[in-house]
Amino acid sequence: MDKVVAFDLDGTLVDSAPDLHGVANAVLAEEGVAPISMAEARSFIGQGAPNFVAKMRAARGIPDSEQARLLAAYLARYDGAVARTVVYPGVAEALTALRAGGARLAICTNKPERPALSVLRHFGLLHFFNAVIGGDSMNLRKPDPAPLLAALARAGSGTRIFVGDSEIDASAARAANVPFLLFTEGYRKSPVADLPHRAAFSDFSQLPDLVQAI
Ligand SMILES: O=C(O)COP(=O)(O)O
Ligand SMILES: [Mg+2]
Repeated sequence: MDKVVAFDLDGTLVDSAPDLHGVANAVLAEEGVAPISMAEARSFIGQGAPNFVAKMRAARGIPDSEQARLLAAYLARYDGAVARTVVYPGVAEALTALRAGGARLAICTNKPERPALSVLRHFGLLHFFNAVIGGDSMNLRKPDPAPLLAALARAGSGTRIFVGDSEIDASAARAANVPFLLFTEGYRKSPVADLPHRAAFSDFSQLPDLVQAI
């Protein structure tokens, strides 16, 4: 098939918002601050852990001076927080079909690398991927195109594709000049039509044919 396909992680392969919500609220409880809602947690995901913590603080009026301390507390609880995360239906089957067709696969997530590897290992998905780039693997993260280009280059050579769920992913793909396949069931904030994309899909059974068509 000669394809190299990079995937976003949170909101694309896994629905991790319930665990990130839990981690955030454990940190806030330690501060004696009211919890955030699940909708808030979902809306804070996608630009990496430091941005999540900054938005969480802003939502509860915690000053910037507390950022480093709360980020450390958040990261300490993050790795291994997988109990409430679920893999979206059909993901393993789609990855199996893509690999069977000769595609090489990569992860390009803004999630820190350690918890990204942990969650992939926990769900038995890590073996599908030839490269994993996390939000702290380089000194740049999406929407900068550099991590996406690095993930694709590390995975191999061939026709490049990026699969993701968010505005950030669409921007990174556009900046990298890589066709973008939009999974519509993740943490996107804008209508599908507002995100530049080659094709959109709501069910992973659709993905192998969409990749084939590029
Ligand atoms: O913001 C994060 O931590 C992760 O987000 P991503 O996997 O959707 O890039
Ligand atoms: Mg995402």
